[in-house]
Amino acid sequence: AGHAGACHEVTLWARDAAQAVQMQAARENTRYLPGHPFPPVLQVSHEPLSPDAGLLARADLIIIGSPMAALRGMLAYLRTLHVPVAWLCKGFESSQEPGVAGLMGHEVAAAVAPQLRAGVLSGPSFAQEVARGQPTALVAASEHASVREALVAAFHGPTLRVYANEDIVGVEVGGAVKNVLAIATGLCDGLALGLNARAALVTRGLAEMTRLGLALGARADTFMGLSGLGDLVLTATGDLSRNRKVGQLLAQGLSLRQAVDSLGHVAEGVYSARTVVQRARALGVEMPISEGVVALLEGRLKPAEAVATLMGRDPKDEAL
Ligand SMILES: NC(=O)C1=CN([C@@H]2O[C@H](COP(=O)(O)OP(=O)(O)OC[C@H]3O[C@@H](n4cnc5c(N)ncnc54)[C@H](O)[C@@H]3O)[C@@H](O)[C@H]2O)C=CC1
Ligand SMILES: O=C(CO)COP(=O)(O)O
Repeated sequence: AGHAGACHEVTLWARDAAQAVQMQAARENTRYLPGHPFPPVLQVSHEPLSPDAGLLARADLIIIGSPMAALRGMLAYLRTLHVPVAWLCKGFESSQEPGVAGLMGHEVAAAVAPQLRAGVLSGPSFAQEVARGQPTALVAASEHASVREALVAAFHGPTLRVYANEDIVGVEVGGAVKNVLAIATGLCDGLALGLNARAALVTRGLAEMTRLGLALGARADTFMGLSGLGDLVLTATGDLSRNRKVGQLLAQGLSLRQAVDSLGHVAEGVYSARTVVQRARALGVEMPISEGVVALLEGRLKPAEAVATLMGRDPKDEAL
């Protein structure tokens, strides 16, 4: 993006040439975000990416809006760039190597593009509401002050408040784990277990998210912030959530494949859940709700059995 007066010049790059042509002609992303016409300054491109020329060489800020599974590949293209880069992905990469746990976005960046000044833009933000200009608050997290500042400068505006946070570990743990927990609350609501049960899941979910975050080096207060409590409440209770929808569909008796196929969009919790639990186990962190979601997704427990397993745990202190 470059700046044209108060307006940013933005180019939306798509890997799929046919879709890029279609979006440029329709002036709308009819496949993924229908009903939201592009502003006049937005251009669409599908040119081959090169760090030395064209789009990437002209950009002064790059935002990756892909699923987590595509982040590694996208960062590899960008590794020699000097401009700030941020991703919107919320998840843990699911590792292809047996026994090796997947990584968070900033860990992927450290592995494939260690020179990059990188960060994440996260927090409670259903895309449709952001596109409609409804009030939204986000968090820009990076260990680099220049990246946090670039994100605030680019995105903070009358309908979008962007807070800065140095704690990228906490912000990424929040963004990943809330998706797993939203599958749990979707299941809870799909089974009509009641509002008490949902509040219990959100609260105890926040406790397990925080435990994992602290063990990974995050700050506790990040989990009281937008990418912790904020995004958890939104995704666990908001019917625009695809992760919540997966839980609701599983409660109706659909298979995981049927549930995922019916969405037409990524539900990151499905791909992150096992990694979240693997990393928690490796650190000796208890995550019973996430464990239940994994057992459900892997078909080891039926929905009612997952609930009985959670409720049947021994009594314990509420404190972390
Ligand atoms: N939709 C939402 O409200 C929000 C989504 N996010 C996060 O943003 C990420 C993307 O989500 P959505 O855009 O909603 O998913 P989506 O499923 O609606 O769209 C995914 C987009 O990524 C593209 N894509 C898929 N594989 C790719 C690859 N290998 N390389 C490049 N592009 C690829 C697809 O063509 C499509 O344009 C996820 O991690 C999600 O958690 C974050 C905040 C809000
Ligand atoms: O991250 C989101 C809102 O902040 C979107 O959640 P879903 O991916 O569950 O739709």
